[in-house]
Amino acid sequence: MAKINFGGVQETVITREEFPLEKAIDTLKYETIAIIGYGVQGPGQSLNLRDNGFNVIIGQRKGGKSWKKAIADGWIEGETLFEIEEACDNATIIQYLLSDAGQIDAWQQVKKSLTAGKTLYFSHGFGIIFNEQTNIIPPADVDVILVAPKGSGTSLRRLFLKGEGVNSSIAVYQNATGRAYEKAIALGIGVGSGYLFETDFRKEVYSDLTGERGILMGALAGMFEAQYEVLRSNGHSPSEAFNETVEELTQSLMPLVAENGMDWMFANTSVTAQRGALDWKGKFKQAAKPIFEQLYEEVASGREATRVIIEGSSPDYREKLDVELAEIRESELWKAGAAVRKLRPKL
Ligand SMILES: NC(=O)c1ccc[n+]([C@@H]2O[C@H](COP(=O)([O-])OP(=O)(O)OC[C@H]3O[C@@H](n4cnc5c(N)ncnc54)[C@H](O)[C@@H]3O)[C@@H](O)[C@H]2O)c1
Ligand SMILES: CC(C)(O)[C@@H](O)C(=O)O
Ligand SMILES: [Mg+2]
Ligand SMILES: [Mg+2]
Repeated sequence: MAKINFGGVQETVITREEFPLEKAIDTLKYETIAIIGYGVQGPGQSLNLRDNGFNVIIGQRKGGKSWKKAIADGWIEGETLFEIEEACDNATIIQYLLSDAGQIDAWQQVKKSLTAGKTLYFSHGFGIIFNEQTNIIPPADVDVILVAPKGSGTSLRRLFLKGEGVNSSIAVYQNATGRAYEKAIALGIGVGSGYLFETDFRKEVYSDLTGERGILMGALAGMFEAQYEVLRSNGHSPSEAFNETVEELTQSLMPLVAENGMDWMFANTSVTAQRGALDWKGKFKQAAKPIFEQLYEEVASGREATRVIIEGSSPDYREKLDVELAEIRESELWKAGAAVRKLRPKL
């Protein structure tokens, strides 16, 4: 496996050159893979696996939106689409892709079919690491592995269709057969990952929960609102406030960061912008770091997991979520965003 130097620290990365798709298919040629849950990761991972030539079936609660989506995506009831229990019985590898709270509810159904030598696969360390709260304790004679794409299931599918990929973290929690590691790599390649980064279940879940609550989603959304509101309260128009807060970030500056790093983006802005940004960066870091420390502590203590489980298992969770998302969508900031998005020049 490749040893790559990340800013002075050597880490192991598995590349598609070392473990090509043909080797992944050969590794899993006797396996039936059941994707349990057809929400966001389920479609991305299962469709990529199917297109890559693996033997895949779906297990999903019958009748709802996800079931209908599976049928629309070409899965056939009774052949490749089953209720959760039947799919688990038919499979040798169970990819447990229900929502993290849903995994608690369905665990007894899944556990029943985990006979010796089967593989239980997660895309997040949540159920296992917080097992004092989830009660997800797999039998000792099954392999327990993780492939966690570091991106949305939607991006996993979109990039796969473009011939690109998302990078994934991989880990082994239990190696009952002696083949858990190679199965994790083969599935990582099979679901359409680019490079595979080694981690363990605990590190994956702590970093993932911190990242999505922090800079990837929570902090970002909060910072957008804070700056937008200050600009608006000082008399700037919605379009000006939105352009200066979101549009320029996503369309112009972040692509430069993605391409060649922060200093490259700075190097492509004015001296005025550079000077001001470098001076203000320290103040923002000072203000934000204690919040990130508090966030990490909430994650590591398990309290964040408790909140997710309680909220996520409430019967009206989806309705309440829809209300919260509608509030964001209907806010002036994001209505301005919808109008600005229509004005992206395509020359
Ligand atoms: N969403 C992502 O892009 C993403 C990215 C990386 C990792 N993950 C991880 O992948 C896993 C799946 O996440 P997701 O976002 O795709 O899930 P999701 O929230 O979209 O839910 C998936 C499915 O779970 C089913 N479900 C929910 N509660 C259930 C219950 N009580 N009984 C039976 N079925 C139930 C729903 O029908 C839905 O189709 C999680 O562990 C998550 O942390 C997700
Ligand atoms: C896509 C994310 C945010 O990276 C994932 O962690 C999730 O939970 O959906
Ligand atoms: Mg996550
Ligand atoms: Mg994530």
